[in-house]
Amino acid sequence: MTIPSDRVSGEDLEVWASAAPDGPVRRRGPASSRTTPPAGAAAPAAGAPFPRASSPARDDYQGCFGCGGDSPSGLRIVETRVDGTSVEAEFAVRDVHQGAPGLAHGGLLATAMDEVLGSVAWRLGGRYVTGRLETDFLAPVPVGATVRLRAWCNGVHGRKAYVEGEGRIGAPDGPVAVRAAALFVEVPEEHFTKERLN
Ligand SMILES: CCCCCCCCCCCCCCCC(=O)SCCNC(=O)CCNC(=O)[C@H](O)C(C)(C)COP(=O)(O)OP(=O)(O)OC[C@H]1O[C@@H](n2cnc3c(N)ncnc32)[C@H](O)[C@@H]1OP(=O)(O)O
Repeated sequence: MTIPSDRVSGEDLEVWASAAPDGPVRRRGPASSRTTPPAGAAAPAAGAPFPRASSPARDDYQGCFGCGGDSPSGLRIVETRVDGTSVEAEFAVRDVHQGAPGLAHGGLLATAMDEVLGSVAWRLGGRYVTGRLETDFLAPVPVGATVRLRAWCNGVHGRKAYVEGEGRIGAPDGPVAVRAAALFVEVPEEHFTKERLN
């Protein structure tokens, strides 16, 4: 049987050069040009610390669905390690995060990736929002599992930051369940106030 050309087969997994702490990672299909740093983008210096040391999670603001404690169904992502150029974090998949019975909803896994990639963007020093988020779902994640997240920056070009990451099941070297690449765009402070309806 011939596999239709629009379907992704195992052979389509290809190594994609990136600044991942462990070197190039395998992605399903080519990275989108919109989340790949252009030629001339500033590459993060290996081993250099993030420009901003503080965490985006703030004691006086717990409303974030990803990392805050106020939302009963929030992901409550906790950062576990920041090594200067990458961020590691984790959260437990609970019943309220289900899509199919017993399995995490894919949209919430994408939210988790947005959060940890956003934390890397935050540490670059400016105020960044997600402009584009691409997600590959590679394995189902059962309720009760801990998802280990890791993210890093592949480059910065003007207002645009190119960030990538992955989520593994159970352990830092567990099976990869989700991968994401995103474009974050730097915005002025007014971005966070002008659109409020109340
Ligand atoms: C007071 C402070 C509190 C801070 C507290 C922070 C806490 C930190 C927590 C971190 C953890 C949470 C992480 C969650 C992070 C979110 O989830 S943020 C929420 C979701 N995102 C949004 O709401 C963004 C909504 N979109 C927008 O506001 C606007 O479309 C944008 C993205 C700011 C861009 O608009 P703009 O400023 O007018 O800029 P624009 O010229 O259109 O684009 C700039 C460049 O980006 C490119 N671009 C823009 N969008 C795209 C796209 N989708 N695809 C490709 N290229 C694009 C453009 O082509 C352009 O490229 P160049 O021409 O410069 O080469």
